[in-house]
Formats: sequence, structure tokens, C-alpha cells
Amino acid sequence: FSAGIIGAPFSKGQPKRGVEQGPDVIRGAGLIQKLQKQGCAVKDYGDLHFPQVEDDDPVGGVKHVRAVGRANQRLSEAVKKAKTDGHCSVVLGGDHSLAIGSIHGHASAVRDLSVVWVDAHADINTPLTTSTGNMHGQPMSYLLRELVSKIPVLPNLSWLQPCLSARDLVYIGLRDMDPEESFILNLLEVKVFSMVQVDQLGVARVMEETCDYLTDKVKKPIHLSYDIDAIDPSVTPATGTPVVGGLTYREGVAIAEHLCQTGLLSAVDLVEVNPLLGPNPQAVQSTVHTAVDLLLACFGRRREG
Ligand SMILES: N[C@](CCCC[B-](O)(O)O)(CCN1CCCCC1)C(=O)O
Ligand SMILES: [Mn+2]
Ligand SMILES: [Mn+2]
Ligand SMILES: [Mn+2]
Repeated sequence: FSAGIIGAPFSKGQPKRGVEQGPDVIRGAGLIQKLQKQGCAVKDYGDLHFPQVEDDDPVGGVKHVRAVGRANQRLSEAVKKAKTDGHCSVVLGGDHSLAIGSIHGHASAVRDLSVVWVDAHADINTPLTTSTGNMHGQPMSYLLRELVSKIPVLPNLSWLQPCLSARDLVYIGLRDMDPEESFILNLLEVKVFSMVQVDQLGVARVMEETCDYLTDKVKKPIHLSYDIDAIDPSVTPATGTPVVGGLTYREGVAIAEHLCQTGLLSAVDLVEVNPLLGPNPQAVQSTVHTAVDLLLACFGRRREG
């Protein structure tokens, strides 16, 4: 099995400086060496370069849309290449608006895919429902075919066509949804395992039901989009939108272990690590090491040896 690492030092999907340092700190914690040590072949594609976009004024309240559009066009091409090179792509964020390019690029390479979105948030606001204008809260709305009529024409996003069906999406870890997002999730009947279901069913049962649901008809490649803020802030505080009541370290790792065991894991995003936001160096280290451990679990590291 082999991982194609793509650094995406991007922050314009949200207002807080520092998340663009995510790739550096994750690499710096030894991700590649640790993957190789556990027998995973690694191709490091390096970090993408995202040139400054001038005059990027809000469009209908959506902030930095030109920068987000340009960055994700580049990311889509990079992920598509990693996939055609035969790797499981690993996008190191950067903020969660990067899922637009990552999932689009993955879909360009494998056609039909399913998505497991692990996050405190649904990130499914449309340009019209967003209350912040931050695009890291919107990526899923640009990707779902069922929402295509809700997305206006936006600069630097004409390259993007929706590439995912609501039936092929599962959320795990939700605990901070906006009312409009809840409406959309219910309208589209999206499968959601919020923290309520994690508590009631336990993570093992959540993962069994997730995998049964996604592979019910045909086994599609799985795209895991992992927002570090899905994990409880007591473990991973160095992130832009922390929400109490999150996944334990063990639950977070178990999700990755289970998806690895399906043999269907085809692309991974690890986003929203912001080393400038931890209350102290130990908190940043805990956040970064957890991110690394989640990725190692995606590629076969097993706690039971
Ligand atoms: N839903 C939010 C948060 C998005 C988080 C993005 B992620 O998951 O990538 O970290 C929050 C909007 N919410 C509105 C009411 C007041 C509090 C914030 C938004 O900005 O749309
Ligand atoms: Mn989140
Ligand atoms: Mn997110
Ligand atoms: Mn965040």
C-alpha cells in the first residue's frame, strides 16, 4: 500500500492565521518516516504553492472565493495525479475548504466514490446560508449534485462540477451544526452519526453501520475527510473552531483503523491543524501527534500490534 503526500498550506477558507503551517508541523512530527517504518511506501509530492490572489473581495458575502477557487483547482490536479500514480492521496491542510479540490480530484481519477466526513461541523453551508462567509464551512455544498442549483456562479470556480451524491456521504462526530445545515442534511436524507449516535452505539458499531451503508450496493473507493476538530479539544485544541464534547483519541483512531481494514480507503484529508492556536507548546504537540497517529492508523498501524 502506498501514500502520496500532498502538502496544502492554505488558510483563506477561514480567518485565523497559522493553519497554513499545518503541513510543516505534521511533516516535522515525522509522518513520512513513521509511515515508512510501519511498512508503507511513501511518495512525497511536496507542498503546493498558492500564489497570493489580489483584489479578492467578498462575493455575495463569501470571503476569499477567488483564492479558494484557484487553490482548489491546483489541489484537484495534484490529487488526480497522485491517484493516477497509484497512491492513496494524503492531503495535509490547511483549512477544510481544501476538501473541494481533494474530493474533486479524487473523483476525476476514480469516477464513483464515497465520502466519510469526520468533523464537529457539517461544512455544508451554501453561499446563501453561510452566516460567516468562511468557505471552510461550505465545501460539501459545492460537491453535492443535489445542491447544484444552490451554488451561484463564482469567480475561479467555473472548473468545478459537483461529483458526489448525498447517498454516498456519511458524517461522523457532528455536534455543532447551523440550523440551515441541519435542514439540508434532513432534506437530502444524509446519513449522520452525530456525537449522540457515537455515545449511544459506540464507535465500533458506528463504523460497522457506516461501512455497511456505504458498501450496501457496490464497493466504492472511500475518501476520508478528517477535520482535527472532530477530536475533543482536550486532546486537539490547536484548531480554529474547537467544540467541546468531541471524540476521544481512541475513538478517533478506531475510525481510521476500521476504514483501513475495509481496504477501500483511497484518499485522506487531514485538515484544520493550527499550531498558532494551542494554549501552550504541549497542547500544540498533542494536536500534531494526534493528527499523525490518525494518519498512521489509516495506513495500517494497529494498536494491538
Ligand atoms: N458552521 C460554521 C463553522 C464552520 C467550521 C468549519 B470546519 O469544520 O472546517 O472547521 C460556524 C458558523 N456558526 C454560526 C453561528 C455562530 C457560531 C458559528 C461556519 O462558519 O459556517
Ligand atoms: Mn470542523
Ligand atoms: Mn471541517
Ligand atoms: Mn476548524
